[in-house]
Amino acid sequence: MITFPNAKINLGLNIVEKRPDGYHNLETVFYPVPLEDALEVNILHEGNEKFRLHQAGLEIEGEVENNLVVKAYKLLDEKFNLPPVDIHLFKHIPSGAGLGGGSSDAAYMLKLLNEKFNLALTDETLEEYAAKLGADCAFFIRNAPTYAEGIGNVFSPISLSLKGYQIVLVKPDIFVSTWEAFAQIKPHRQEMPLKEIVKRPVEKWKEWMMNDFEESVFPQFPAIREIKEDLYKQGAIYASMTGSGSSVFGLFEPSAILPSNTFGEKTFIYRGILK
Ligand SMILES: C[C@@](CO)(OP(=O)(O)O)[C@H](O)COP(=O)(O)OP(=O)(O)OC[C@H]1O[C@@H](n2ccc(N)nc2=O)[C@H](O)[C@@H]1O
Ligand SMILES: Nc1ncnc2c1ncn2[C@@H]1O[C@H](COP(=O)(O)OP(=O)(O)O)[C@@H](O)[C@H]1O
Repeated sequence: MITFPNAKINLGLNIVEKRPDGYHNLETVFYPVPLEDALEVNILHEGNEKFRLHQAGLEIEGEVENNLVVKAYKLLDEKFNLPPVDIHLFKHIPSGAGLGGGSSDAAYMLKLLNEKFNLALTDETLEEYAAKLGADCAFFIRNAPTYAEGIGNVFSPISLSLKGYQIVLVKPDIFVSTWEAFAQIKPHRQEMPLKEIVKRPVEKWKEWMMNDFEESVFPQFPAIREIKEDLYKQGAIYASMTGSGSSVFGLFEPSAILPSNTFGEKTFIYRGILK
């Protein structure tokens, strides 16, 4: 069985308070982006391991045991004693980029195992499992534009469609630690609630829709700010860093001619159309 975990962007990201458990409550809108990994799982008929992981495409640091697709398998295996599996993961989504790639792989692994082994788990149950694997994993279970609060796993519906808009995603060769990015944040509430901002035309978002991480990440990495400014110069109607970075996205009108520049070597660029 094969599935294609997609990335996400954050439309607005307000860190509103620090929680007793050290995490932060935030407000954001998650929006899926059709930049995808590939994940294939088959039953392992040889050897005595519970799983094998074959990985290709972009490099991921860390041990196999810490790969989020393995963590997702182990989470369900503990409860359902699953058959041994042979996992093939092709990474196309840059890791640690604010795009939720690892979180998406984990959530899609849960959905794939649920279907492959007829576990009959509901979306709500799958979201609970996903939240154990990462703060932005649960979003990928339903994988639809949604307003998120809490640590990023308390959802409420929004009527927002960017279908047809073009997106340019630029990920410079810069690593931003999510942990450090949160540690440097001064939590505060935005003047205008994000739920109100997203109801306005996209052309109006620039003056109101903020990613709070920009304030601490841009001074450390001016190159990320420059990418955002370049995207505006090249006609983006809205541009922002996504998540805790380092990726920056620009939204362009459906009819716009997208910029073709490369933003420097070792930079990952994706151009696509939102659904
Ligand atoms: C910042 C966000 C916004 O969408 O996106 P990314 O930058 O990862 O894409 C997410 O909240 C990231 O979620 P995720 O990447 O799953 O974070 P986790 O692995 O769960 O947590 C990494 C670290 O970030 C901090 N963290 C994460 C989420 C949160 N709501 N509060 C936090 O303080 C914690 O210090 C935690 O140890
Ligand atoms: N399948 C995976 N894909 C990407 N990163 C993974 C995966 N499994 C574990 N990781 C780890 O998760 C972190 C990146 O998670 P990811 O969701 O890609 O970050 P972000 O949400 O910032 O884009 C890195 O520390 C990486 O080593």
